[in-house]
Amino acid sequence: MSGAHLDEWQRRSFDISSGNCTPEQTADAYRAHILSIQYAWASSQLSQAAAASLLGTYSERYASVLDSDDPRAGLNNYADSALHLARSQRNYSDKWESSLTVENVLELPCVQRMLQSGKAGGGSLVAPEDVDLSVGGPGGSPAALFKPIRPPQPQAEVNNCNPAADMTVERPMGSEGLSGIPNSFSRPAARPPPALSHSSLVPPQGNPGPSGGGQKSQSSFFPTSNPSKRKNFYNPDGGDGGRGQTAGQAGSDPRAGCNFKTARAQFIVDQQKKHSNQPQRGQTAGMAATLKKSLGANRPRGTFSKFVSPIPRQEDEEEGGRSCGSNQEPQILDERLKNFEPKIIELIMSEIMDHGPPVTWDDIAGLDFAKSTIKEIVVWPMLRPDIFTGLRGPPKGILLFGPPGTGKTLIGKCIACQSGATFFSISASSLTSKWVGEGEKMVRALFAIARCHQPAVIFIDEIDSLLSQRTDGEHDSTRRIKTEFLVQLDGASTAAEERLLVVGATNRPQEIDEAARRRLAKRLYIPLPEAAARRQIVTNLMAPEKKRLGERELESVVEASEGFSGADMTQLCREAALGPIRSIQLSDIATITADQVRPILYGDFQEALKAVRPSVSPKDLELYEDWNKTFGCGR
Ligand SMILES: Nc1ncnc2c1ncn2[C@@H]1O[C@H](COP(=O)(O)OP(=O)(O)OP(=O)(O)O)[C@@H](O)[C@H]1O
Ligand SMILES: [Mg+2]
Repeated sequence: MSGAHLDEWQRRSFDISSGNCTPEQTADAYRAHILSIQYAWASSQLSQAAAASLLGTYSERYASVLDSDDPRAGLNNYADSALHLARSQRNYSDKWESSLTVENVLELPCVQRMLQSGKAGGGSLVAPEDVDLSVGGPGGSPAALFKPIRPPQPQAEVNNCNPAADMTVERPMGSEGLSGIPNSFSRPAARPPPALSHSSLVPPQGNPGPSGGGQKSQSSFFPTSNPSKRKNFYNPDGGDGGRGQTAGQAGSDPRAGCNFKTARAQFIVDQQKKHSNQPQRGQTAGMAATLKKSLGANRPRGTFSKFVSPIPRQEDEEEGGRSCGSNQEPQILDERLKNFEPKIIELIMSEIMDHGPPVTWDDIAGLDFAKSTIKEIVVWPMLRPDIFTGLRGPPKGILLFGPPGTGKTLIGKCIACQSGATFFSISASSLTSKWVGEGEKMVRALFAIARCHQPAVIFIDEIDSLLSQRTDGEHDSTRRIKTEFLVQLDGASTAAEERLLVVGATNRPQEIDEAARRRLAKRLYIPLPEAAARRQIVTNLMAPEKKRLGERELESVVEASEGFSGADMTQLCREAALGPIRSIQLSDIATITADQVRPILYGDFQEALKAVRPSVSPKDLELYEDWNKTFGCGR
């Protein structure tokens, strides 16, 4: 062979012997070997004897790869489906158990005769069509060889059978053959013989049947020795002898010759005894109603009775039946609410009553004047309404105004938690957009419900969008909502004994309608936090974090954040807290543990101060201060 061919040959041989080749690659390599040999012989590089010997060796190896059905070493996949079928545990003949086995079929007289005639005639072993397949004697029937696992007779037919006859015990057809077996195959008289086919003659693989191992010694009619299953066969109701029967019938069931009663029959008898003193419309119907676990069937129903929902409603469960059907519709407890649609009342109760996380006065940094005023107006009068009467009576409306992010909404949340009053939190958008056309109804209902739940606080965030100055061009519905609000606010302030407070918050106080401004009598300026408040915000926010920040450094941060709002301070701290994370190498971020993250340092604040700027400009601040001087109630 030429050098190139030899190199190629060596490479393929190495591949084959390396063990890393797939069967396909191995087969390819052998095929290439064979071609090389043929080529070498054809080009007279190999003698015929050497070529023949080599071809023999490699053809054999190639064939072994092709023929092997071992998936790791062979390619014999074309036989997969056939092999699968052959090994398959399930096929149609599974439904029938054959008494024939490879051993005993040869001993069948008919087969013997066939064999005899075949030998004598020297012909084929194929049975003639009229061959007698009788088993064990002349009275046998081919059908007797096949036993249904679940005979499909109707119950009545089976009940007519003589149980004694059906229970004929069949001797197993074991290895001892048929010689000692009498006519023991039995089948129900009324059952037609199943069709005999060649395929059904083949014993199913993996399912040797009772005769396969000679292990079963019971009636071939029953596939199981379990008596309860036998009973089920006779009684497909699953032991339910009482279906459609009265207890009396169940009791007099002739099949129940013994004292045995099903649990159901016993239950019916018990129920009958229990209700024997009560008048019954009809025993059968009465019992059915008692037993039926159907949707609300156990409740009395008349032609005009209300439909009872089968699914228990949440309120039903909570009330535990206490209400006895009184909660078919949302209950309106107060006469004053009877004119409002239940839907609106439900909406207000579920959406506007506030259930936020708790906020305490200490969570609000600074703003001492605003806090003490609110305590004076809201908290104490709620606690001691007897003292805060007459001229000391609290105002009915408060307006919190100031630059954005200074804690107005936070104060609203704090009032909700600390005042002990029923708190309704409403934003203007929920009135104007969500319930278009129903806005004024909502406003009326809101105040009516609040009056029913006194003491109550109605907090209106961003009140400027609801009570902005009325203009000619605005939409009619918006105008009607505003008017309704003003009317209600007036109503709230006239009835002296009512403990109802409206708290509005805005960062655009100059846009509020003058009529609304008058009604929100106490107007409190919520300014930017002073140095002490800023320090408190940083201290509070940093408390749970890992940090290294000295007093002097903290002081520097506070000084540098002059003009920041509370929200800006929060943003500054968040930015600084990200500093240690940013100092981690990108490659370490996935593996570093929380303990290994370095503490927050002053340097992080310095960096953060470059990124976070105050959100309120000095010009804006002037506007607020001017408005405060003009309309504010602060000192
Ligand atoms: N005085 C404060 N004390 C502590 N945190 C504050 C304070 N003021 C603002 N904050 C922080 O700023 C966030 C925003 O505050 P809030 O929503 O109350 O501002 P706002 O005055 O309602 O602003 P806007 O006018 O834009 O609605 C708060 O959640 C809180 O984290
Ligand atoms: Mg707010």
